[in-house]
Amino acid sequence: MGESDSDRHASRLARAARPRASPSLVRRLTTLNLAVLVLTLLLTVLLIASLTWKAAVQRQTDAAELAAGLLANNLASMVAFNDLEAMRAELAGFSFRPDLVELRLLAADGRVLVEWQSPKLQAQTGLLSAPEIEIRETIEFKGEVLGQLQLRERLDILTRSMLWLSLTAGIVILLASLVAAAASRLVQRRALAPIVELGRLAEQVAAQQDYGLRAQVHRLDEVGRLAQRFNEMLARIEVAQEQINQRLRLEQQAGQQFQQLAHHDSLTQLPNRLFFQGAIREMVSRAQASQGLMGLMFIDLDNFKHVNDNHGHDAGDEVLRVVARRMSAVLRRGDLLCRLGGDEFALLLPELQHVAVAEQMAQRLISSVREPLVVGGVLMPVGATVGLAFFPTDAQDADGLLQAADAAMYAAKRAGKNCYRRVAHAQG
Ligand SMILES: Nc1nc2c(ncn2[C@@H]2O[C@H](COP(=O)(O)OP(=O)(O)OP(=O)(O)O)[C@@H](O)[C@H]2O)c(=O)[nH]1
Repeated sequence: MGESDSDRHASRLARAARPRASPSLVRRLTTLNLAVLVLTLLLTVLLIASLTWKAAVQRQTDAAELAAGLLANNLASMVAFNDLEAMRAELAGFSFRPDLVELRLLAADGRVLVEWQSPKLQAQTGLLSAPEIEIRETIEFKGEVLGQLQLRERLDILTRSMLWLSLTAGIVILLASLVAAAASRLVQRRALAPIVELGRLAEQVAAQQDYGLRAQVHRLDEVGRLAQRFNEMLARIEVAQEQINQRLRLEQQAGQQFQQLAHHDSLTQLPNRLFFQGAIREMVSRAQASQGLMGLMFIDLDNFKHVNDNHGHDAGDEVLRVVARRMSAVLRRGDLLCRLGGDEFALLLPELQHVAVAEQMAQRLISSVREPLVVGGVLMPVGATVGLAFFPTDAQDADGLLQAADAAMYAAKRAGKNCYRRVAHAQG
């Protein structure tokens, strides 16, 4: 349970570390700016429109009140004398007001004396029904209240004007937004160009691991300073990288030198016993894989102790060097001659066609060592005894092959030195 919780936590962290792809900075800023601009324009237009509407409605209400007051004044005497015809004529004469929809004259007891209705009272004004204002004016004659005048107006003209105004404002806002979008995109692209350039450079550095790249510093503003710091960081990484590379090169060289020292015999410049042990295993597995034949010669110099004892250690060293050169001269390409130590050598013979090839080589090698060898004007009486063994015919593995060649060499020594023997003849 606890483990699954920590797994979930780790995957949440991984998701947080891996940002999702999002639209470019230029597009995001342009969209944001445009949204702010459109919102501001809309709010401004809405504010102006509502204030204008309020003022216009107030103005029309004032005018209607004034007109109703005048009409009530004119009607007062007609109501006093109950002259219905004159009242109707007066009302009809007043119907010039364009938004007027109804005039009603009531007696003091609430009875309707006369009324006038505009034909557009029933007509619809469109999808939106226009708001109405209603004025009530008391009719008085010589201080006595005779009735009431009711006037109703529908704000058709004002509503239409406001609708036109809103439509025009909408079109202006749309056009302004389009122009602003294009301009803002242009400005932002120019303003953000150095950041975009810096981002591309960072991606290039990450992809190519090339810390020699540098950002261009156009201006010394915030972005310019960021580019400068970025360049300084790249320079420091470049220096550190170079130091690491140099250290690696030195370590590689030291390693190679160490390998050379560890695997080579400094006297004869031949590979040493350590190298031989790896090489014989490798060659045996290769022969095993290719089902081929390979051979091993175990070589021990004859009478070497005599050289050392009678002519000195230096003369012995020189004999070892000369013998190594002579034996190297009879090798085929791919053969490997190693000095195992003292006066012992081993020769690995990969990819043999036949054992006879190795036997001929053993004979040539013995003859080359047997050639007169003079050190310090003195003839050195050295020779070579060789033990021969083959894989897979004489042994199953590298150790077995080495033992077989060693045994063959001792058999050759017993047979009188300066000759070779094959393991099959070891007992004989
Ligand atoms: N000069 C010199 N002598 C060495 C070196 N390493 C070992 N020896 C000597 O080599 C000699 C090897 O002796 P052996 O192989 O037993 O003597 P050998 O006379 O060759 O005997 P056989 O093999 O029976 O002929 C010893 O005297 C060692 O001291 C070396 O690096 N330089």
